[in-house]
Amino acid sequence: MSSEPTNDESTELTPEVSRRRALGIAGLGAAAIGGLAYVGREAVASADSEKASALAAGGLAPRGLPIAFHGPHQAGIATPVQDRLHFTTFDVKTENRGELISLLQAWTRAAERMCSGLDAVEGGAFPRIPEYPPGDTGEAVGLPASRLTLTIGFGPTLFRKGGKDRFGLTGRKPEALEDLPKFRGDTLDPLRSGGDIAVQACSDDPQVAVHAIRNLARIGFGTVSVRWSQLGFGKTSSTTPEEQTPRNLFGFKDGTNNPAVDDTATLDQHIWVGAEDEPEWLRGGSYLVARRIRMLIEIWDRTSLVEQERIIGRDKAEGAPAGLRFERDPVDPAKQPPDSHVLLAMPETNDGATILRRGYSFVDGSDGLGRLDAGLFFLAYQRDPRTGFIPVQQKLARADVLNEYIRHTGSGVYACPPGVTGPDRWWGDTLFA
Ligand SMILES: C=CC1=C(C)c2cc3[nH]c(cc4nc(cc5[nH]c(cc1n2)c(C)c5CCC(=O)O)C(CCC(=O)O)=C4C)c(C)c3C=C
Ligand SMILES: [Fe+2]
Repeated sequence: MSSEPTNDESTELTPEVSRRRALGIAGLGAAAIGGLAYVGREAVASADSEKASALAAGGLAPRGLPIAFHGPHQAGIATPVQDRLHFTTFDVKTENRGELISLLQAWTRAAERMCSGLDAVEGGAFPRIPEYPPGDTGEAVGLPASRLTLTIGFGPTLFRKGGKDRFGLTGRKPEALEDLPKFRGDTLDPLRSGGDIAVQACSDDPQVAVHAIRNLARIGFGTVSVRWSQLGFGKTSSTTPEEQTPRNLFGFKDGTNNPAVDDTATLDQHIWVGAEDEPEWLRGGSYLVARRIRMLIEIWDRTSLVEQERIIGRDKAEGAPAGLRFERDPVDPAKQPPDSHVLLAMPETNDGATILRRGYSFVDGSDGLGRLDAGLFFLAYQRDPRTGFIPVQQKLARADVLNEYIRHTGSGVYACPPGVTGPDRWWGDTLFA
């Protein structure tokens, strides 16, 4: 294993840790130097560590600095939520298991590099032989790592598609990894659903997130093709309660009652696939549910403030639960309107079902009918979707008044393997072992 810190440590960001991490980056860069572009990105990353140290001293997760790629769990789940998202799913085009494995290995090496603020591959954007196409597309040259995380997940169709065992993986499919049931009111677009492999790229710089996905797609050319993709801005959930809670496009604070990165007891009980869970290859991993949810903001904007607050179950200014004063006051079910979103979704009314939300707002232009195609790209991690997202959404789909203002238009479920623990390991190696 490398001497880099793992992403398990990345939540405790002291100036000392920041310095250690900066040294780790410098070491990796020096070993990999083969083109000018490395020097450029590396230098920016190191300079940024100064700024990061100052921020860390103030107790905030440093921006610009890398979030460690290696660790027992993948980064991008229980790590601080960045500002921007580029989520993409891929369909695997090859039928050859060896080619799929080679791709996952190449992707892992590229992901390690990009999350450290380096180009995707050695040789980078400016290869020594200019007659060759560059190995990196170049748009992130000069940009710091910007807390880039890349998180991979495998969809049910990777294991079996059209009754066919494609890569000898059918017997390895987790029982919990089934297509989500159709929920009441679903208006899903098949072109925005499913996918054999999903990659969630999060970063504080949209260009860094887009660069990462683009370069993975480029490396995968001929082996995988992009199925669907979603850009997101403005995180709608936080995993760091010491930071200001972000607001969604309905104007409400979102993510108040989300598990925090340092709440290891909750994460172990509800988010990570546990040491006794099956299948063994997924232990330390998690399940991701993605839902593209259109928000009918024009209708919402004509709804009174009182009604908006009644629907959510929290007040809009402070974010306090109904009948209470402060955002962090524990929700009192007795004071909640009987059909409020919060009352219907909270663990206490769902047999303890707890999910880690990591969603983003989106505006994908307009719909041709004078309305913005805007919404919330809902991402939620959990130990098992059968006891996490599915029962909560079944209840919300039946009773949530919020349904008058939202439409679910895209969907996917993915098994996210454990983290890559060192430079000799790769994304999904436990699945193919
Ligand atoms: C099935 C899970 C959920 C979906 C889908 C969902 C969509 C959705 N939510 C909001 C806005 C808010 N949600 C809030 C809380 C909240 N939501 C869920 C689950 C889903 N939301 C949970 C588990 C919780 C936490 C409940 C609790 O424990 O108190 C809030 C309140 C602030 C907060 O705690 O995060 C808001 C606001 C929208 C707009 C939306 C679809 C577009
Ligand atoms: Fe919600």
